[in-house]
Amino acid sequence: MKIAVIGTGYVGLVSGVCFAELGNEVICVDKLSEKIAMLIAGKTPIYEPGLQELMIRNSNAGRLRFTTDFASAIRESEIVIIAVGTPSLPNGEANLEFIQAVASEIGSVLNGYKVIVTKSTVPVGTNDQVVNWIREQTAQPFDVASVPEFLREGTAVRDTLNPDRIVIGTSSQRAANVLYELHRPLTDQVVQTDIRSAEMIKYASNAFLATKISFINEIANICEKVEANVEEVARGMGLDSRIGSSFLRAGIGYGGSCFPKDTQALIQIAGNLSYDFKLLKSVVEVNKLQRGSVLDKLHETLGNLQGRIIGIWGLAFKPGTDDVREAPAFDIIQRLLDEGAELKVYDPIAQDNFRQVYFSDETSINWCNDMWDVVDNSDALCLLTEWDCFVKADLEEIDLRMHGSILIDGRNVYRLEDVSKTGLHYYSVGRPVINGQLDHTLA
Ligand SMILES: NC(=O)C1=CN([C@@H]2O[C@H](COP(=O)(O)OP(=O)(O)OC[C@H]3O[C@@H](n4cnc5c(N)ncnc54)[C@H](O)[C@@H]3O)[C@@H](O)[C@H]2O)C=CC1
Ligand SMILES: O=C(O)[C@H]1O[C@H](OP(=O)(O)OP(=O)(O)OC[C@H]2O[C@@H](n3ccc(=O)[nH]c3=O)[C@H](O)[C@@H]2O)[C@H](O)[C@@H](O)[C@@H]1O
Repeated sequence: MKIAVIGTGYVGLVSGVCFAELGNEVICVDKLSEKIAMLIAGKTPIYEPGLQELMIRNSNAGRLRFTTDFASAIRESEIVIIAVGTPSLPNGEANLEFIQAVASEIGSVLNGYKVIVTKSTVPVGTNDQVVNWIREQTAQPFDVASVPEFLREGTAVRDTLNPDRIVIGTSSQRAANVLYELHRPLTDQVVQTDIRSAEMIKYASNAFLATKISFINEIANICEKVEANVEEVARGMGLDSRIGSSFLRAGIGYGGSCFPKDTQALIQIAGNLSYDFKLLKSVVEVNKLQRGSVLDKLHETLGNLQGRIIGIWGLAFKPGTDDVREAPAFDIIQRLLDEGAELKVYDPIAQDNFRQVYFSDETSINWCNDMWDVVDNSDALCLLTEWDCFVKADLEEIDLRMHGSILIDGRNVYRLEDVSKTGLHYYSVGRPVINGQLDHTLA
């Protein structure tokens, strides 16, 4: 099949590459000429494991091309996939300006029947508007379908090639048939439904996953007070097939380009219809507070943080990505700076992005070139992203090289029995403290 993908971000580029891998003829379009130049040169603008190799293989096979020439790409394709961003507006609603611009542009160049697929995450009812925005520009025939994307950054290629399900929302059986055909090699698990339900499935899925995370984080906070171990609790809960074991990892809260944005958007969608989504509001609130748990532990152990040297391992919102959108590390670092702490930080992949996006003018952060430079002479070390290099770090070496002995593990990566063999004072999330104690009377 001939496919045009509009937008070469985390979703568009991965989808384009994977559809080419399945044997389709794919042309990826972006309005940023530097991005397209880079892609033509065989370099991915984002870090995503396995993507670059797959991209080069399919480009060399002639199945994958990149262009800024929107009109030609649309005209030569049977399927057009919209994968541009839908970031939050200041009030939390999704900003649809990029979707609208693309829809109008598609309308202005349409040259015969095509299936227009919205993969971007959009509020319920948006695809009806997409139809209108296209229709305003053309009398050519077309159908619109909502096919939301469920990939995770860091495992995007694997998720795209092995999806749990594909959701096809459309009122046109002709479009549905084309899209069944396109996704047939990926899975038999296809949910065909109306457009609005498809749009809602995406928000409901992200909101539910975010709810699981905030739920287990609150359980973890209670575990700390009653001296239970949240990992044991999650293991015991997860074996119940009605609950499931995934997304029950306690930590410093969720970040990234989607859960924070999509939970806010769903609260807003409901609010616009006079529905107060109380549960989801609490999920968001709990997530915000959870980022403070690292600071609470630093205060309890070190007191005033003025002049203290705090080491930070990990800046990305999760391992396996260079994406720093809504990374918990930002809030934590900002608060540490406000309190006068001296910071040494390191991330194996996301450091340049993080620095550029959040702290390009900040002179008081020591951006280390090596994870062990962070440890040397620190009063406390905080692990914020569970990159493999940190997970595999030698605990004895941490203990030896630090000035202090406080290790705050925001992702519960170290085994308690391993830590207890060292002199480290170890604080994780919802698990027993090793060689120290927390004062639970403190707020
Ligand atoms: N990042 C993720 O893991 C996932 C994202 N989504 C959703 O997919 C959508 C895209 O997300 P990302 O890929 O992260 O966004 P992104 O911001 O990484 O990429 C969007 C791309 O679209 C391009 N673009 C914008 N307007 C354009 C136009 N008129 N013509 C051509 N290109 C244009 C931008 O230059 C950019 O390269 C969002 O709605 C997001 O919520 C859904 C599932 C997963
Ligand atoms: O709509 C989207 O963009 C995507 O959002 C998430 O994917 P992503 O944000 O890439 O990564 P996740 O693995 O879901 O992690 C999100 C955040 O939750 C945190 N998390 C995840 C799982 C967990 O058990 N605990 C936890 O704190 C991670 O550290 C991370 O900060 C969803 O998992 C995808 O299905 C969805 O397509």
